Amino acid sequence: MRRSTEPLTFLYRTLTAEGRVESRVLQKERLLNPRLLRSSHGRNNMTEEAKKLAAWAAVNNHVQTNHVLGIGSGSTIVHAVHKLAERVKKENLNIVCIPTSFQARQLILQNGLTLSDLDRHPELNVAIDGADEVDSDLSLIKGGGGCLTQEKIVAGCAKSFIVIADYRKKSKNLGEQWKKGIPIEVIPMAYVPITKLLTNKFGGVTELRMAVNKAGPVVTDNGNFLLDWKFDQIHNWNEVNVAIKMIPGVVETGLFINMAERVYFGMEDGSVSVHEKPVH
Ligand SMILES: O=C(CO)[C@H](O)[C@H](O)COP(=O)(O)O
Repeated sequence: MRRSTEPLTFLYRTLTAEGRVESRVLQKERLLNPRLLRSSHGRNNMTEEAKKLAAWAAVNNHVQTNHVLGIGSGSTIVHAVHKLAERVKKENLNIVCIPTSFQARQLILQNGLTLSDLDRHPELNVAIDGADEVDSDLSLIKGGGGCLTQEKIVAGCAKSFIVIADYRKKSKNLGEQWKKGIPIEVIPMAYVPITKLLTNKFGGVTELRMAVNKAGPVVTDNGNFLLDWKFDQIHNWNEVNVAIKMIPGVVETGLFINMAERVYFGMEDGSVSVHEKPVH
């Protein structure tokens, strides 16, 4: 009997209505037993399982020995780090990890992986990270966890930026799924003028992100504030991203445009849907 916790997988490709090649990885167990598709453990477990499937597929497909690897932030990346630690141990891989946040740094250390930084390793082979929403162009909203600035820096230093997400993050247009707005990291003294400018120029509503178990605003790993811009219409995200970045006091936006090379979505039916950037 097979004891490994890793499912047997099959990969096949289909052509979508828009002419994109879409790959799917199916677990053998789930193909053979459709009852497993409807887990009795409820939706949370299904979402967690979907995150795990996406994370494992990305680590299995993109990580090799001697890689310098960017480690993203959030809950999905936890599964990737666990798989990475397992592979490093089993296959004796030589991997160096660059964190994108305090959380990522802790994850790397707690899992016995080798921690480094951009001073020593300014060029990465691959960065793996989660996302709050991914549209059909592979434009992303990131920063739900407030780590967008370091995440964008690390992703920008990587030859490949690979995104892992569960089925809830997949959309045609940004804003369909993620309703909390586009996170924008700002210098604290500038948050009021930036808030006004954003709303006057682009519409919608902009809110200062408040902490939950502390009075006052969320303070990022870089000592800044976060604004969440709830836009009220679809924009040209590339143009808007550049325009927001030009506002004095804006440190970074959670719009990741033309950065993701491939996205792995863990799906509700136990498959992994793989999307690559469409060629226009
Ligand atoms: O951008 C991020 C943090 O700044 C995360 O990658 C994003 O919020 C996704 O998190 P999760 O994997 O928990 O859904």
